[in-house]
Amino acid sequence: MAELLTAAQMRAIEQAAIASGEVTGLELMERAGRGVVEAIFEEWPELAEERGPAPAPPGYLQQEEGAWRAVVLCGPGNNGGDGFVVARLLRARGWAVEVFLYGAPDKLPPDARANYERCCEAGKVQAFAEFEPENWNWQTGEVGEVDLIVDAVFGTGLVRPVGSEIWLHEKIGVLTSGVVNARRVAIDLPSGLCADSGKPLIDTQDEIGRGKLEFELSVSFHREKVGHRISDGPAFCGKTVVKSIGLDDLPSSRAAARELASEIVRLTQPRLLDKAAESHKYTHGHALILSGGSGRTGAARLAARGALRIGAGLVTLGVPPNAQQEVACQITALMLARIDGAEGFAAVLDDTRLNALCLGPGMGIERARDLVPVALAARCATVLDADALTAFAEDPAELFAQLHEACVLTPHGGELARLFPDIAAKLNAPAMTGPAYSKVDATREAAKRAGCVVLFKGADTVIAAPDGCCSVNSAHYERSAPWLATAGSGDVLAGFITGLLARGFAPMQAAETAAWLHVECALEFGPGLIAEDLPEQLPAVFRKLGV
Ligand SMILES: NC(=O)C1=CN([C@@H]2O[C@H](COP(=O)(O)OP(=O)(O)OC[C@H]3O[C@@H](n4cnc5c(N)ncnc54)[C@H](OP(=O)(O)O)[C@@H]3O)[C@@H](O)[C@H]2O)[C@@H](O)CC1
Ligand SMILES: Nc1ncnc2c1ncn2[C@@H]1O[C@H](COP(=O)(O)OP(=O)(O)O)[C@@H](O)[C@H]1O
Ligand SMILES: [K+]
Repeated sequence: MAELLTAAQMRAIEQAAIASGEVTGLELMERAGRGVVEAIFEEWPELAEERGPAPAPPGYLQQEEGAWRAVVLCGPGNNGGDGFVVARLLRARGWAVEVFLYGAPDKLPPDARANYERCCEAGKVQAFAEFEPENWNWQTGEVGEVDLIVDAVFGTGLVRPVGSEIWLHEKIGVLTSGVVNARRVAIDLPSGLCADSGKPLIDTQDEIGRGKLEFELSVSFHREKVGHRISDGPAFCGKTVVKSIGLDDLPSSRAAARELASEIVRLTQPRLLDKAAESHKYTHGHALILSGGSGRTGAARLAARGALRIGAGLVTLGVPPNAQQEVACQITALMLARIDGAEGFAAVLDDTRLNALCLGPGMGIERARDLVPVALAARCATVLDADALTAFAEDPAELFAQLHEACVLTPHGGELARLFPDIAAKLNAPAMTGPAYSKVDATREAAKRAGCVVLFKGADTVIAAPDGCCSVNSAHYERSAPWLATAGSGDVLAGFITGLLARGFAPMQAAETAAWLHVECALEFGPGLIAEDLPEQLPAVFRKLGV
């Protein structure tokens, strides 16, 4: 189970280990630095090749001929401490390393201070103010090319926006502006990225400045942080590698993690369920998906196809009279029921074999306002998406009063803002202090208020239950699936969830498994994907998973 930690959780786990005496902070820092060097060589094996040794201090990059060259930028906390370890280890391998410190050496915390001193033994550490890449003439080779830039300015301790006195993004931008072919690695997190929210905490919202803070590799410790997976985190981190610093081997840190267990966010894991050989179609439930009127039935048909492919025993489309013909000539394995107004719908729901409902895709606001209360009164497992959410924009409390714990809401950002305007306002406000309010915070708060599971869509889909249980279905890094951003893919997701609810999955499991499979289907198909393709990938995805 891949856990994602907040800065405070990581600190609690580390502190428990240090306080127990099972390990020292200095040992952890050494392992962290070693882990970074290891990850650098794994990512760029060419850098591990031997080159000529660096000259003795005060030799600088411009006097270097053969050695690999690195610039290490260290900050005033323990992230800087990791940077000093990396600088020392690279120097020991014959690298020419320029080290710059932001802050005063005598103010460094003890472990970072110890590593600053060790680093100074093998070469110079300069003040950050002297780090002026814009004045270096890279093109003429006066300074020489830099092979590697190591960002160790801020990690999980970032508490306020990075100020203009640092302009780290500008400086790194200059270093990486195409003249210099440097590889960029961030220790723990790119400096300026909030570990909890994945939002940039820099005192400029200027896109150019933000863009320059992008790294190719981020090396984190023990576990990924939530910010590596949500919001701008993945784009800034480039690729995230996690290195062990031995905390899993220590009873003290394992105990601390157990205490935090209920609060810890996970990467979404699917629950895979085999169809039992002796079952019949009703064993796998009967889903009812409500469609909109004539000319607007495509979204519900996509959802229905998704529900069927994911394994619901039966799927019925509930269509208004004016769309009956249109739908009838489009569907084969699906069934059709005429559902007009609230009364007719209530009568259909008397069939207790219907055990999962989906309302919203293409439904129309008016029809949704009529039929959602009927669906919710039936106390059946129900997915509310699209128009079924927007229909309550004027009075979200009216919807919340009717929701129950077998419901799943699947808003995208706009729909979330309509139902939870205060939550959206907090989420969308510029981040001014760390830890900043995150998509995880927003989804948990929404789920608590709604009293049911909320799946908040995006490349970083966050799924939360009212009890705080939460996971991130991250379509990033090796699971990046930008083709999912195609019209109708959300409708298919609603259908997937409905199908799993029909199969008897609990709401949280249904939402998590559906979201995970949704990305798998996109990955299976690849570029060129349209929403119709998604359900059709499920057989291949299931085959690969062995179900
Ligand atoms: N603990 C351990 O054993 C291990 C920790 N490890 C490493 O430590 C990192 C966490 O270290 P950390 O807690 O010292 O925080 P860090 O990110 O270095 O920054 C704190 C400093 O920055 C300052 N500061 C903050 N915001 C600022 C701003 N906007 N502008 C200017 N200054 C600002 C802040 O100042 P203050 O708020 O105190 O005034 C403080 O001085 C973690 O990411 C990992 O890399 C690993 O070695 C494994 C073992
Ligand atoms: N860049 C992306 N990477 C991965 N998944 C994405 C991306 N953008 C959107 N998605 C997913 O695509 C779906 C879009 O749903 P939605 O916004 O409701 O659109 P629609 O109404 O057109 O179906 C959601 O499941 C969302 O998580
Ligand atoms: K950093």
